[in-house]
Amino acid sequence: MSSWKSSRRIWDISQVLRPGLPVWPGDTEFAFERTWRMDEGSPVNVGRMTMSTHSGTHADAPLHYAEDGLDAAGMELDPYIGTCLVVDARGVSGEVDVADLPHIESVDRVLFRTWDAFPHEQWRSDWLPIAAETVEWLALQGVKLIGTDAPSVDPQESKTMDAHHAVLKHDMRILEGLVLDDVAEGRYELIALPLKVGGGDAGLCRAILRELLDA
Ligand SMILES: N[C@@H](CC(=O)c1ccccc1NC=O)C(=O)O
Ligand SMILES: [Zn+2]
Ligand SMILES: [Zn+2]
Repeated sequence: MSSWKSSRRIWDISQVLRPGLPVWPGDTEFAFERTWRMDEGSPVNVGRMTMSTHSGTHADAPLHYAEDGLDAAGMELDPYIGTCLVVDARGVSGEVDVADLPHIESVDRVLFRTWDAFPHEQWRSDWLPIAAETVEWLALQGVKLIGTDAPSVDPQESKTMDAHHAVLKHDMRILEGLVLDDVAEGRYELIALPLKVGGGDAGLCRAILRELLDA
């Protein structure tokens, strides 16, 4: 007997893309509309979406922060699949510093939970950024992907994008806008494949965590 229910628990850590989705101030609003409708005699329903490349849960491509960086279609997928450590950074103030990190060993990917409750309904500018030194330190430990439930690893008002540039220096990858409300600190399998957008500076993701058998 086959069943769609996996024996390992899955956490869907993606935002729902829908009209009204909070977006970076000034960026393109998410819009969805039906272009063909069954209730108007079409044999099928078909929709159209307009959105920023940084809508909801997404992976930044290096092209976002480097003029000659890889685009979303050119990125290798390895960083986006594999074991990760979810770090509960609630209670940290200012920015996530090295001193705020738990023991990191044999970890390829680190995801930071910073919100008590993810702000699904409004844009909040007061997120907890990741210090560039923390990115550097994680890179030296072998970490190749950093994720956050915030809209950016840098502060909203940053013009220097220090954390993004530390990521660039070490050829790491970034996930942003994860929803980690229901996820306890610990190790999981991450699967978050960015859409293959040619020339894209980011790729929208359906991101999930899966229970590890040996967690
Ligand atoms: N830093 C954000 C995105 C970002 O910077 C941004 C996204 C949309 C519109 C404008 C942005 N930055 C503008 O100054 C990110 O890391 O993806
Ligand atoms: Zn982004
Ligand atoms: Zn970013």
